[in-house]
Amino acid sequence: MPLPLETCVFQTPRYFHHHHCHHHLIHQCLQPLLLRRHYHVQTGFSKHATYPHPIRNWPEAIARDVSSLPATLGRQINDQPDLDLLYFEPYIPSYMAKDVFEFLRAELPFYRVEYDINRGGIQAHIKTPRYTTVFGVDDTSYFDTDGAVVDKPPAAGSSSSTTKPANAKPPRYAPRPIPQCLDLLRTSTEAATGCTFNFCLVNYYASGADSISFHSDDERFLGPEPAIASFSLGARRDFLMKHKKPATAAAAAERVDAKKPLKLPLGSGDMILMRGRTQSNWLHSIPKRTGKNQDDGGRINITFRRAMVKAGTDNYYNYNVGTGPVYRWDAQSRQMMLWTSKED
Ligand SMILES: O=C(O)CCC(=O)C(=O)O
Ligand SMILES: [Fe+2]
Repeated sequence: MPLPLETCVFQTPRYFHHHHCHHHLIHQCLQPLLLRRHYHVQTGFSKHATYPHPIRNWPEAIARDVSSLPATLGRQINDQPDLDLLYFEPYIPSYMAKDVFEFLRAELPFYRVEYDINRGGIQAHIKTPRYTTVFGVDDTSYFDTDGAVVDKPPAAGSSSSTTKPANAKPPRYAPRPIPQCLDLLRTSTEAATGCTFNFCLVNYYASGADSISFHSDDERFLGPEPAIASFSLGARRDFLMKHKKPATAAAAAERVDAKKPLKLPLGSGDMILMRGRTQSNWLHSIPKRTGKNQDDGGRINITFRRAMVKAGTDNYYNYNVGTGPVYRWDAQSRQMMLWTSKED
């Protein structure tokens, strides 16, 4: 019989179906009450029909430490036009960052997404140059206590309270709830930034050969001036930022000093909040690394975002999960390996 949520030291979303084996129950009876609560809440796995496999919850010690973050106050970086960053250096202190990195790399399902695009009439097949995964659902829906996706009632007086959009496409992907190990970090990040997040995207750069090219996260489904919190774990990698090209020559003349590119060598545990006019005016990238730094090792990036409409959910699952096979970290060979369920 699960304890009521309000007695939990760390709130665990109710969609987690706790698995109690007999051995655990006997063990729990011998524990003092407080310990028993800890034990109940912080052991086991996050489970959901959409997950390829259960995802382990934080060990108790890490869960407690995560709830005490951030380790430092954010430093504002806004000395360039349209730039508004809050840099936590670090958010997760180094004594924790290593464990957090190893844990997430070992526990999360990853994908290597491929897709076709049409660039000015030219068809191209894109192989995403990194491992990705995503959890969350846009603001129009939530997960109920059974883990089912439920539409929120439309706001009173909104146009959608009387009519459903005629062009509403059926969803292509079943959204996945954010597992406990990432949701504790989401909650901490919301408290540290005052922002709200309903999506968690994860990138794994296996080596210096993995990268993300210059882009901005300015999709319409994020709404105007989106805030995106971006965590780094593992190998240090350069995060490059450059101002978008001015639309006209007049605008260019006005902004002679506006294009100075920025290089932030992000270390393990760092978090950078991008907000305000940043996404609409700046591009960012993690370039490939060659030479002696190429084999520095893997890096995990976690971004928390808030998608406003259903189109955002489909877009994020399409480009970060897709329809291909699952990869998992193999501790023996120390690399991502194709993974298939043993029940298949
Ligand atoms: O890995 C990073 O730090 C950046 C990731 C990123 O820009 C993205 O996922 O949109
Ligand atoms: Fe990005």
